[in-house]
Amino acid sequence: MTSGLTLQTRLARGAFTLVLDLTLPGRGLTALFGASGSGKTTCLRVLAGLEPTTSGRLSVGGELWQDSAQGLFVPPHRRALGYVFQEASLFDHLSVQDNIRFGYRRTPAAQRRYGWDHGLALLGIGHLLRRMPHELSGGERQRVAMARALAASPRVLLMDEPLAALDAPRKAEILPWLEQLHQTLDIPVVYVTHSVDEVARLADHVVLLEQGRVLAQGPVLELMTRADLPLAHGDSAGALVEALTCGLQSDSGLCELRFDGGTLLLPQTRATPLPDRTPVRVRIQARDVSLSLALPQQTSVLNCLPATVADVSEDGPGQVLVGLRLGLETRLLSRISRLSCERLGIAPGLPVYAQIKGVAMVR
Ligand SMILES: Nc1ncnc2c1ncn2[C@@H]1O[C@H](COP(=O)(O)OP(=O)(O)OP(=O)(O)O)[C@@H](O)[C@H]1O
Repeated sequence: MTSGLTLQTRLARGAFTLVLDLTLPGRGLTALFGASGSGKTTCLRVLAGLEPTTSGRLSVGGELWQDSAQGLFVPPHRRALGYVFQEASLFDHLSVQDNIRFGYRRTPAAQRRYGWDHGLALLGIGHLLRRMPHELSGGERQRVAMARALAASPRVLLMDEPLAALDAPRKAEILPWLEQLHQTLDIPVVYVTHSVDEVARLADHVVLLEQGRVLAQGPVLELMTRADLPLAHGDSAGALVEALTCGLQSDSGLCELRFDGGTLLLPQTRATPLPDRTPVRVRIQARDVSLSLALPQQTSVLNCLPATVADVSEDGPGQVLVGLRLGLETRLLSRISRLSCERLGIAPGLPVYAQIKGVAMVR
């Protein structure tokens, strides 16, 4: 039995059948990603024990919650889990503090792994304790709902599109807290989303669902650039690169990042520069990468890196998606016109230069 989460299950509901075989790491955020109706919420409901007709086996943090072969089914109220919904469902008549303490009190003392206040600093809500729910913004309500879920010492945290009901400024406000939360917790976080931006920023692991089936599961860096999967297509497609900071070029205001495929320069956007050798994740969108057969000499593009073409696939009318390999492990995507692809003779194995027009630090 692993310390992570394993689920093998089958559920039939009219014309819809969900068949899952998942192995999720014991910590970090797993994004459940897929089109509307692919079964994401149903998967969370299965984990929470809200679909009692499912057959299969579920183990979380070394505890068996379901095993049809033995007739075992732990009911929802006895599963140590936190569930955060799209709309924060706080008790309106209780203060923030009492809402959070509610989560703590409903957990038997022997199962408590954290104090009731464990989530306060992680979510930056210590100053809100005396407020009533109607005195909170949408983003603050969601952070309180997360702190209440954590106060119950869950073995797994389930989140169903927790940002979907928030406007862009509220989303931007809550994202850094979410990032810090799942990087600190020693439990799996299963996070349903439709947003490639949220996957790029938050996910460590991804499960792609399609019509109730697992299309693919694995580390986010790998799945983002697989041309056979939906994450690599569409306007937001792109690669994620994990790099280390290595100093600020103070005269140019640029920050240098090193990764196994070379060095990237990007404008210093933070008020305080990150210390040297800080791990960061950057996103390079396919539409921001163009290709050249020779090292461009006179160009305003700062980042031109040698690469090898790995694969070429169709990507909509008149366009192709080129998969590139840089260094040993890094993969980038470039979206170019089919005409340019033919003119340059782009084919697997060809050495090229990737001109990268946009690099965004996402974490
Ligand atoms: N209570 C229900 N009774 C019958 N069918 C349902 C019920 N809830 C969902 N379904 C069906 O089950 C399938 C999976 O739904 P689910 O809500 O899990 O998808 P989803 O990927 O979370 O979708 P969305 O992104 O739109 O929330 C869909 O075909 C849906 O119509």
